[in-house]
Amino acid sequence: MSQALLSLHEVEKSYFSSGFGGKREKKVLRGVSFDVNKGETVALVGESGSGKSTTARLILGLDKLTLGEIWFQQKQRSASSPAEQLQMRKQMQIVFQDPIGSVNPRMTIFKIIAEPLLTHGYTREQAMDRVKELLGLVGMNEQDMHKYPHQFSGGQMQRIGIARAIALKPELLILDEPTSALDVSIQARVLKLLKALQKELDLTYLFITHDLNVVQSFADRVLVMKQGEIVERGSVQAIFEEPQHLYTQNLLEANFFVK
Ligand SMILES: Nc1ncnc2c1ncn2[C@@H]1O[C@H](COP(=O)(O)OP(=O)(O)OP(=O)(O)O)[C@@H](O)[C@H]1O
Repeated sequence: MSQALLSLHEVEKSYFSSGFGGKREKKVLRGVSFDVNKGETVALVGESGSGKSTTARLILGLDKLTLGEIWFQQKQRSASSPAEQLQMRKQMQIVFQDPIGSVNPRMTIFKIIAEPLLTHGYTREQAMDRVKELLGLVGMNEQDMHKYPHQFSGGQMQRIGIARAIALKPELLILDEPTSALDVSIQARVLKLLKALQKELDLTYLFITHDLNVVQSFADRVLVMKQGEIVERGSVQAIFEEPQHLYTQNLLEANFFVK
């Protein structure tokens, strides 16, 4: 058994739809295996539709895998008891791409950040103290907790999304395109905050993106996904200096021209 924080072994995912010819299978992930060690930042890179978000959903337990195994903190996801599943869910959180669209606009910032705390047994007073602390950690003001999402910019809302994601002191954060909806100058500030938090809170990141430029300064290792398979993997340096797979070379070129 691997000692990694997160381990995927030969993970397969199919979706089934019924049509005239009977049940049709769409294989979305095939033979996906990788480890993420504690404290690392691993980037999962690939074009739209390559299977990155599906991988994230399986890791979080939001969807069931078809074949294979997912291990987290040396426990197999599917074999865990409900109590262990709840504990796992506490230990792994996600930051979404669209910080405004992913929250209820009628909730105050306090409610948005405190929701996971209240679900996991914090009293309102304890949650209030923790929310103040979290707002400080992400560079926001305590008083912001009384405001509503529309009063903040995309970058500020992403800070709030990060505060919510780290509220329960998780081990692993899945960052699903956390900066793609933001202006380039704001992107850099959010990434800097994520780096600082990683150090301060000893976090492990699985960073999902199609943007290789972001990966270069942010990740330690890269997994390149194409049509549901990992086609290349390596250190950031290896992937950028000597990409082996044509798909990776094309991704690098596409990013170069976008730049
Ligand atoms: N519930 C579903 N039913 C059927 N097919 C699905 C379902 N969810 C995802 N897919 C398909 O799985 C494939 C992978 O999708 P996924 O969202 O994981 O890719 P992605 O790499 O995250 O793309 P993006 O960057 O656009 O989010 C796509 O072909 C998608 O259409």
